[in-house]
Amino acid sequence: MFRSVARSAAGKNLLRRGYATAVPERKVAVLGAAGGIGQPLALLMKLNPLVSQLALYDIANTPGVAADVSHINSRSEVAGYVGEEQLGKALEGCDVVIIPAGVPRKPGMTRDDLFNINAGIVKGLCSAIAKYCPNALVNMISNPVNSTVPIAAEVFKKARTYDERKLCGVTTLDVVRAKTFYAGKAKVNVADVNVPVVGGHAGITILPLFSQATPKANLPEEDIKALTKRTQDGGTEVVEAKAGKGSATLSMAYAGAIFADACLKGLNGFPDVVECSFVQSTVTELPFFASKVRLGKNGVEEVLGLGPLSEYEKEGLESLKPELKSSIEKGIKFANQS
Ligand SMILES: NC(=O)c1ccc[n+]([C@@H]2O[C@H](COP(=O)([O-])OP(=O)(O)OC[C@H]3O[C@@H](n4cnc5c(N)ncnc54)[C@H](O)[C@@H]3O)[C@@H](O)[C@H]2O)c1
Ligand SMILES: O=C(O)C[C@H](O)C(=O)O
Repeated sequence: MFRSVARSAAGKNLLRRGYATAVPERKVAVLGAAGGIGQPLALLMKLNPLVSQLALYDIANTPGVAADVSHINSRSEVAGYVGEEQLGKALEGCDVVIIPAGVPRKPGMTRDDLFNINAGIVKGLCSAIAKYCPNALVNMISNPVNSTVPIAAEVFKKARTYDERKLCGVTTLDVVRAKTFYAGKAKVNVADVNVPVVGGHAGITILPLFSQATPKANLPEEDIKALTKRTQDGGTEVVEAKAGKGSATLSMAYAGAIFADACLKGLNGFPDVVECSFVQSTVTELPFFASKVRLGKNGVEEVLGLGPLSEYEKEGLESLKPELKSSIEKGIKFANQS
């Protein structure tokens, strides 16, 4: 549904900022909107001019978050929804659904330790998505992403609504970290940096491809290894620094907002929107894999290949496969047995 906003104040603002003259109406929901990620993500999505309706859903505390965010001077109308009985209303008509619902890690835990709680949460939310907005593009943030994305796929398959182009695991934070760490080491402006990160979103399954990083810096092998390890351990670095008070929330909200913006741009027909994401894939023998994807009017229009890898990256790719395979299988099994 397109609405010409060119003559309105909001429309003039959009034109000044280089957006198209006709901006489609787009409804975005954040599920888990009152949480550590959900709140700053709600703020960032409220600031996004491509959003016309913002639905903030959680099992508690969303009325306050929604009232607060709704006073901000931007295009979207904001509504808060609380409790399962309001989930359907939150989801109806959604174009993009972002899911940061679930428990975060504490020091000493792996992302897989969150499986027992988060798998059930994600399964319930995805069943509701299948019912109320089966065509929405789902951005899965809840951990363990390597398992929650396969769970979502199985739920959608069972509901006969599965479209692999509409399900994305959000791995943008790995890219955000790789860029920052590379820029620091290479002494270049982070705004100019690009680093693809492939594989999955946990420990060694996170594989940054620094051999493809731009601008080229010809860093020595020890630096590349240290940067790779720091990117793989980036989440743990934050979990330990927060010392029991959760995991990355602000950088994740930033990363989630970048990915959701890319999805919206793709849906609206912007050309050449490419981000890394954990999606259904044939890039390797694994059924899900993170790599660069092209986002378009139907979601993931194209899953891009890995490009040339260094010997070190080739080894990393082989080493990550068993863990990633077992996390994917764990998700599929859970979705089908319960
Ligand atoms: N993909 C990534 O890169 C990435 C990065 C950081 C965190 N995470 C993950 O995101 C998740 C959320 O992290 P957080 O720090 O915001 O946690 P948090 O505990 O601060 O917030 C989670 C929110 O989810 C809500 N919630 C729980 N069950 C729900 C349900 N059934 N429906 C709707 N909402 C529900 C809670 O009420 C809470 O407000 C965790 O699983 C964390 O591991 C992923
Ligand atoms: O590390 C975590 O548990 C949260 C998230 O996956 C991250 O990478 O920050």
